[in-house]
Amino acid sequence: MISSELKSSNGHLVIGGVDSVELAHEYGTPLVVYDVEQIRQTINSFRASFEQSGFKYEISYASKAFATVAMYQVLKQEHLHTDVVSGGELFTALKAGFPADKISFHGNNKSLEELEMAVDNHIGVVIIDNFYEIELLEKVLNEKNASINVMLRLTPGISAHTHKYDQTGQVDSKFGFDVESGQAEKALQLVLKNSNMNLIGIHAHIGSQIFGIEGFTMLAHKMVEISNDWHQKYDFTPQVLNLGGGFGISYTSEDEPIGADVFIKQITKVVKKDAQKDGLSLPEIWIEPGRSIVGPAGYNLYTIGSHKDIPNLKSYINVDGGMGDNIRPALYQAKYEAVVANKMDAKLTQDVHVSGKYCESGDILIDSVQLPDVVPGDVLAMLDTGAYGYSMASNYNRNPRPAVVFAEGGKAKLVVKRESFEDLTKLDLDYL
Ligand SMILES: Cc1ncc(COP(=O)(O)O)c(C=O)c1O
Ligand SMILES: N[C@@H](CCCC[NH3+])C(=O)O
Repeated sequence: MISSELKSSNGHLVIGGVDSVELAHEYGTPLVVYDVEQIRQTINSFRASFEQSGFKYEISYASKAFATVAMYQVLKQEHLHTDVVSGGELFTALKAGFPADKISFHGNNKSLEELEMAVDNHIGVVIIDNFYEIELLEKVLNEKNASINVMLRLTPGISAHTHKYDQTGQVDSKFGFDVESGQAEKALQLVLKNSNMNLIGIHAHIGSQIFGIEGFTMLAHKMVEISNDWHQKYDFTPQVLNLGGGFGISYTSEDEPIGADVFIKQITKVVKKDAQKDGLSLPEIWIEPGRSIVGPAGYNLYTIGSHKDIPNLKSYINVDGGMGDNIRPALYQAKYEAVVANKMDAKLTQDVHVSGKYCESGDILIDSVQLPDVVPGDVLAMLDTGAYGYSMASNYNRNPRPAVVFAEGGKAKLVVKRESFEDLTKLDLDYL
């Protein structure tokens, strides 16, 4: 969101103490830039909210939001936990030197090879999603004569108020064991019987980009209710309640997210009250924020090129990236705001559509944004693009994926190289 906190010097947007226009010129565009100090500050503010609660806690960054070697290294430095959802994310985390015992492995269809990789690398916890996975994991553990910590992912039957594609906790979700129909209890029985699986807790994630507090309140009540039920029936009390991620962020002035501190306060208040009422010892609380950690810290820089004015109808300003580096507007009708990074002090004179260079009419990055007069070569900065932008990037139209730069304390470092045309063909093989 455009806020007064955006820093500018000489009329240029400054990110992490570095002139973004110089970054665009040095590294080329499209370019993804992160303000690393902002990432650290967000992590620290989450931590501070938990510290006040008196709970043991773990902040497990959801790597799907943005997973690269450099990102895992920052997380390691900040002593965070992380969750991965694929062999690729796990490989990247391990390659970055991220401690295996601080990794949770998620996913609704983990392969045998992925589970083997998790066990071989002694990762912290496998978050089991379904019955087939219990069988597969059992097979892997038996073959390797190994054991591992597990949690059960539950579908609590809570519909979060967010885009349909971003809901994950409702009864008909593809993720997790359904609580209502008894699937979750059946899974519990199976796992408790298995001496190689050390069940440390239960997990639920109701969705992403959530603004309301109700869903999290219901979830906190539900998780303690389940804990109490299982305590009574099976003498099993989850040591960890993992309440997932989903804290919404502000992309435009229309968005009014509740601060993560409010979410954390509410979750801990409900869990404490309910656990005390039921005579349960206080569990550890884990959360899995992705978007709220990296979203506001990321910027996509583009060079403005051609434009098209349709008299009395609309004006398009075209940039040198688009749905290949940020699929969210096309996929979820996500809204963003933007500024012209080299004209921060210029008067806003026009309302335009920012369109990408991809061969799709739906490749519109921003449907309506106020900009100053622009010319080819100006640098457009799209704001709050740090989550699910680069991580969902593609090579559609055989466009190389952008480079990524980390900026902090006035210094910039290239942390992901721009793909080259040669990279694009490196997996292709001749047929004739
Ligand atoms: C299991 C799980 N945890 C955490 C997250 C992170 O969500 P967010 O980026 O909205 O915080 C997701 C994504 O929706 C998820 O599926
Ligand atoms: N990719 C989604 C959020 C993640 C959903 C994961 N369960 C988005 O960009 O909004």
